[in-house]
Parts: sequence; structure tokens; C-alpha cells
Amino acid sequence: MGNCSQCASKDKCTTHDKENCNSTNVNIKVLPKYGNIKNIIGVVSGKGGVGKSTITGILATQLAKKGYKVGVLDADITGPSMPRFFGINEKRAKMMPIDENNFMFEPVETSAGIRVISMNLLTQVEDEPVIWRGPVITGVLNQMYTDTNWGELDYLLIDMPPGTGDIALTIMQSFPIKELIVVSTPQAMVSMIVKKLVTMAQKVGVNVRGVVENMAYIDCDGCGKKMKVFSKKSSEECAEYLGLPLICELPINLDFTEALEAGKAEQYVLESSLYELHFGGLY
Ligand SMILES: Nc1ncnc2c1ncn2[C@@H]1O[C@H](COP(=O)(O)OP(=O)(O)OP(=O)(O)O)[C@@H](O)[C@H]1O
Repeated sequence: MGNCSQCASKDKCTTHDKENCNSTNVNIKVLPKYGNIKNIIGVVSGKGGVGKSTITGILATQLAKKGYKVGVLDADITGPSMPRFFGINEKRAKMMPIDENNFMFEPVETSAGIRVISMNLLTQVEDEPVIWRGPVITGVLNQMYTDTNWGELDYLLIDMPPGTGDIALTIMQSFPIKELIVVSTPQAMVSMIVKKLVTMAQKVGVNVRGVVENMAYIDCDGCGKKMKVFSKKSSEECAEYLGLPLICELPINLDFTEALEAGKAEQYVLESSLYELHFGGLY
């Protein structure tokens, strides 16, 4: 018999399931209760501020543009930013009663039909802080994953918080992740920290697709030349150090930043050929 009190699937299991379960086995994968998800992709880094949320939003929008049914789980419980990307930060996810004791989260749908759940869609106001210790945060994340009405999804993208702590470990060990997309910037110090995450994924047996080197350069307005920003290291060198295929390198794009600040990042990505070029063939 497993350790049911710790298991996110405990309410779904029959007595027979419970008697035959060994939930201390880290390979047991938890499935959402409401809906059916074909592929779960984690967007990770290890380092903060390199563009995980940005790449999650871009990838989700590209997939929706191709006609896939897409969801986004904002797993950054204490620093959620996905609602801003999709311009839905003024909206709130609803809690729908199922019976006297249970409810499910109804995610907020974006203009492109992406179903998003985030701590910032559950708090009363966007800038209300979450002041919880690790185990509570992990429990809430599990609930946001299992108790959301995802419906039928081709892809669920998970925007992971930085670091190799509790949340990253829970997601890698308990969720049926198809693969991880690693986000980094071409800087030796960033690559060193990102490598810890890559090694962690390899240790727990999660497949890593490759690395997106974000903010790798800026296009010169005058001559159109690619100008390096943070270091002279190439994206290829950084990917080689991480031991990962280079998915693409992305420029610092001030038009994107402007669109994001206006709550129109999704629209910008839908209309942009840049992101289609880089991510269109990934799935
Ligand atoms: N390619 C880009 N061009 C312009 N701005 C970018 C680009 N990528 C990311 N940014 C900006 O950099 C900031 C940090 O990006 P983002 O929030 O995606 O990083 P993160 O890794 O998710 O951060 P955190 O670790 O806090 O979750 C944001 O303001 C975002 O708009």
C-alpha cells in the first residue's frame, strides 16, 4: 500500500488501486482528473529571468496557430507571469463545484483558445503575494494540474519556476512529461546553472529535446548585422557545453517587449513569421 496522503491521485483511486499501489515509487505518474492530455512539455531553465515564460507563451501560441488544442500550466506559483503574456491578467479562473466536497478549476481561455491556469488567475488581485512554504506550494501545484478542467488537449505546456528545487522535482518525477525544452542565454555563468537542471533531468530520466538560446543577439537597425549582447560566446558553443541540440537562437526583440507590455504578446506571435520560422517545425 502506498503513501496515499501524499498522492495527488488519492481521490481517484479505488480500494483495489490503493492496495496495489506503491506511491513511494517515484516512477508513478499522476494524471489530471478532468480531461485528456496527449503530450506534456516542460519549459525549464534552472536560471531565472532567461525567458522561460516567454518561450512557453510563444510555443503555446505557435501550436494553437497550427490548429492544436493547447493548455498552459503556470507552475511558477510565487512568480507567475503567463496571464500577462496572454493579456488575461484581469480575468479570474472559476472554481466549479462537482459535488458537496469537490470542485474543479475552470481555466481562462485566451483569444487563440489556449486554456491557462496560473496562481495569478486564482488570487483576488494580480499583485497579491503567495507566502507559503515549499510543501504547501507543491500541494497547490499538484491541485492546479490534477483539478483543472483541461478538456481534450494535444499539448499542455508547463512553465516551470527557476531552480532545481521541489517543484521541478515533483513535475519531473510525477507528471508524465514527454520532453523538456531548455531555455538559456549565451553566457558562461547562465549555462553553468542551466547545466545543473539538464543533469537533474537526465538523473530522473526525463527526455530533453534541446535548448533555445534566448536573447542571443540584437539586430542592428542600421546594417542588419547580428550584434552579440551578453557575451561573445556563440549559441552553438553554449548548446555544446550543455550537451544538447540547439533548437534555435532568438534575438532581443523590442517590438515583442512592447507588445507584451500592452498585453498583446499572443497577437504579436500569431502575426510574426520569426517565431513560425523557429518553432513551426518543432511539433
Ligand atoms: N527575446 C526576447 N526579447 C525581448 N524581451 C524578452 C525576450 N525574452 C524575454 N524577454 C523579457 O525578459 C523578461 C524575462 O522573461 P521571462 O519572464 O520570460 O523569463 P523567465 O525565465 O520566465 O523568468 P522567471 O525566472 O522570473 O520566471 C520579460 O520581461 C520578457 O518580456
